[in-house]
Amino acid sequence: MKNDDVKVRATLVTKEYDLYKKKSDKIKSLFKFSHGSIPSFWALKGVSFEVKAGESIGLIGINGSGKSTLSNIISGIIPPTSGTMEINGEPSIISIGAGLKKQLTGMENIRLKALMSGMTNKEIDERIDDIIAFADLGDFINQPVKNYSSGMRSRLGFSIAVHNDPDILIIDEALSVGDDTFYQKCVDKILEFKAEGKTIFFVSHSLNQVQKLCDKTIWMHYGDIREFGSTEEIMEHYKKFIRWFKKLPKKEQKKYQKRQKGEQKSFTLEELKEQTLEDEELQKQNLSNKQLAKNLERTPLGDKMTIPTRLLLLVTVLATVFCMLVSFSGKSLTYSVIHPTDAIMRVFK
Ligand SMILES: Nc1ncnc2c1ncn2[C@@H]1O[C@H](COP(=O)(O)OP(=O)(O)OP(=O)(O)O)[C@@H](O)[C@H]1O
Repeated sequence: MKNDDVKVRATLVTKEYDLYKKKSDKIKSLFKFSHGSIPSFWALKGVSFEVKAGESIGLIGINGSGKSTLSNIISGIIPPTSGTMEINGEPSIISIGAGLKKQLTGMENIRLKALMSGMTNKEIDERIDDIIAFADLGDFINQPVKNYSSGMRSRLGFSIAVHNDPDILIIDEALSVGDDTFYQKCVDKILEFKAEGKTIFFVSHSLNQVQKLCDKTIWMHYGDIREFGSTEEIMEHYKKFIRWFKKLPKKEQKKYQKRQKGEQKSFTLEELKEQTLEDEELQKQNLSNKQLAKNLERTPLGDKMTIPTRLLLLVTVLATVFCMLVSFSGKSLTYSVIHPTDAIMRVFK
């Protein structure tokens, strides 16, 4: 990253989800070389922003606007389809129960997460009492997480995440399920993190909570950043939008939602390229043509398999089926490789 002060920089980040009708369509798609027939949905349509050390950012927006998708990409849980998410530091996400193994007890989850984050057993032993005390789950700490209420999961998740000492803390609706005492404890911890210069993303439908905790706010709207600025200013605009929307007749509301969702379905990377070339804000970032082209390509680490991977999968499946047929035919593998039709025909005779 160019500027050391920048902790998170998103450049033209998109996320495409395939809208499979049946589970079998998903399996079939693994063998297809073109995605043409599968309808897709763009949960993010080219999101760009910069966040500096010590900033706490609220993420607001109506249901389905892309808040969780964005926070999952920041925390590295899912890859973007295209664009880059540069992270300068260690992110840790807290969402209700995310990353907790339901079959394991609270205690086992603490150890597992700590080991996964690179802590040694000695370091875990030193810190485990604090984590347990913060979660304040009593005897439930030795019960499987599947028996926990959503509030209890949130307590455990929050406690593990804050004791991991992350540089970037992402809180996705985790505070909405806790009781008042736990909520206050979390708020104190968040303010402590802020004072230490850590970066915080706070996803919430509670505008009061965002107002209390965040200096700046991103307003997500149908896969785009509609506005990014001081919390006070954005809140005012967002509340105005909500009032406007609620006043619309039901039929008009449906029409508005349908049009926006329709744009998320018909969106293409080509369209993003055209918009980007006209976008003055992005031009200010001085992206070279090469950087721009890279950000508009699908990332190789995206969750869709590349053509070579698909080919490899296809060859592996065909080879497995062939080996099974050979074993049923009673012929040797060498014979079957030389006379494949003969060996296969024997199975069906
Ligand atoms: N795995 C998926 N497959 C298909 N569509 C998905 C998938 N995950 C999310 N979406 C869609 O992407 C859009 C953004 O979802 P996301 O969960 O990021 O929204 P959100 O703003 O966090 O919503 P909420 O406020 O309801 O939590 C939604 O329309 C959602 O239906």
